[in-house]
Amino acid sequence: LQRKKSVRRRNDEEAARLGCSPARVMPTKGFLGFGRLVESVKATKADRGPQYVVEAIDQEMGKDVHTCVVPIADYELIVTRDPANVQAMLASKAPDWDVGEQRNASWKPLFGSGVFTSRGEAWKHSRALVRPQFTKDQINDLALIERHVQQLFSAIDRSYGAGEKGWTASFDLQPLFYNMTLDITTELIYGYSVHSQNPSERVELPVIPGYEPPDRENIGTHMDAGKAWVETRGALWKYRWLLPTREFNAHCAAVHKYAEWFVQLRLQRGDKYLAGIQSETGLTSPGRYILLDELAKLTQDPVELRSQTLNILTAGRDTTASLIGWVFYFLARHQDVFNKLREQILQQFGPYHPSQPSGIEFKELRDSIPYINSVVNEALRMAPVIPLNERVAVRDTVLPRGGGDDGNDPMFVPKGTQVLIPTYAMTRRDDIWGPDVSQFRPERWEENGGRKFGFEFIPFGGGIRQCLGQQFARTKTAYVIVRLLQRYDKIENAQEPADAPVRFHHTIENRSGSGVQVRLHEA
Ligand code: HEM
Repeated sequence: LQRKKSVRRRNDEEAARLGCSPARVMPTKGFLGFGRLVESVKATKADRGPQYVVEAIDQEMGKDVHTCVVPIADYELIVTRDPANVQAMLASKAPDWDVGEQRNASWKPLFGSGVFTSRGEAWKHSRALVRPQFTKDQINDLALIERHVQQLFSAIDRSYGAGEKGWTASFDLQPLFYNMTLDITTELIYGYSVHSQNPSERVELPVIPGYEPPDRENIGTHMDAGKAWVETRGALWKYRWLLPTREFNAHCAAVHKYAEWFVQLRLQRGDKYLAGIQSETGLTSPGRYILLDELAKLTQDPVELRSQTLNILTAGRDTTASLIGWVFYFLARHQDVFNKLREQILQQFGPYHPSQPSGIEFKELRDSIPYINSVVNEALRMAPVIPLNERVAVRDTVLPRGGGDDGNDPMFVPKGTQVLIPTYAMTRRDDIWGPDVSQFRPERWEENGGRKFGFEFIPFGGGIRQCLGQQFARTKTAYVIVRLLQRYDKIENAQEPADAPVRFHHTIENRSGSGVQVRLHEA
């Protein structure tokens, strides 16, 4: 108690010296102050974690409060939905901040130490290693994406077929998108797709003495289950030791073994890795890009190669599948947007021909139909794939706003304080987005000469740790939209009841908790 008092006194003095005013504090709740933690874990389990944050601030503090201190048991968090504070943490005062130790501690057992899960100098090293990979044009390999979109079409035809009058049966598109992005990302990273959409496409793999072949059948399941544990471990933060670890450890081991096998193959084959893949898969496109192969030109450390590729695998697969899922979730509920988008797509790229190559070029895809971007941005605004981010102060620092009775003064943040950045809550502020904030309306992105992104809209993060895969994710998403809308001319929301509230199922990324239930009509 004595120590706590003297720390508080010292912080108050420092705050006054720096011209800061005290921030508003959310009342404590529940037994020993654990109430908020329990409520937030419960809300996450009920698929309403992002909404809970908005409700807690609005109800406990008021709609005009955008930054406050939240006491939980024996520690305090700051929550801020103020873009000025977010800009300071991610960009202008970024050296004062880092990702929290709990992100590392919760995620590392599954993915290892990589660009996502490291801090300080280790992060700088990782970022310098992987960043150049994302500036290469080959990463936007549309031929690779097209092959897997064709597998998606086959999977839809096989299971839900074109039935009466060209309509498919009702089905959930979301798991099919997760399979598709798993197939695309494993091929892009390791050279061999797991072909979860069509296991008969799997090629026989070479034998590596001492290594079991990778479990292509179950890698997606291990990743999903491991991530659910990571999420709970993160939410419990320093109380995560309360959780049992056996099951989590088994998923981690399976995920590591999967990646290790490819790393071994690359290390043994050296610069003949690509040629080996080409002869085994029969895919011989010139200048083919495989992330593991490129990284292995820079480091031969097997643990580093395993961890960096797993970091990108998780970043690349699930986030993009979630985004594509949300786009179709909203299109199924907004036929007018679907029709407008489809008309522009047909004008630019023509109708779908199953026997002809798509003929779509990367630059044309990126630039020719701004409305695709508006639809994607609006889906990201309504349902941010990463609805909650965080940072920790690595030294005493100041946030520009949040102090004083009106929250307009600077506020002092002592070293070690964790700050939650609820990106969903920022895209729910009607003072920023207008009274129609809760409506899906892509046109808002085109009004007044086009809306510019600020720190109130950071679906891909911002500042020094901004997402490296943004362009790739947007390309993949746009491509899938174009191909599906070329092939299908109508979409119907098949969820029952049709107006059920949106559910945010949060396992690091945030997917629809009720899936994307649709019927599609073939053009
Ligand atoms: C819709 C898709 C995606 C979304 C919404 C998304 C979102 C994000 C966000 C919010 C961050 C910042 C995390 C932070 O501030 O701590 C981030 C970082 C990152 N993303 Fe993405 N991402 C997506 C797709 C991808 C893809 C496809 C890849 C790679 C293939 C990728 C690779 C990365 C990497 C490597 C980082 C770490 C950057 C760093 O810490 O230096 N992302 N992403």
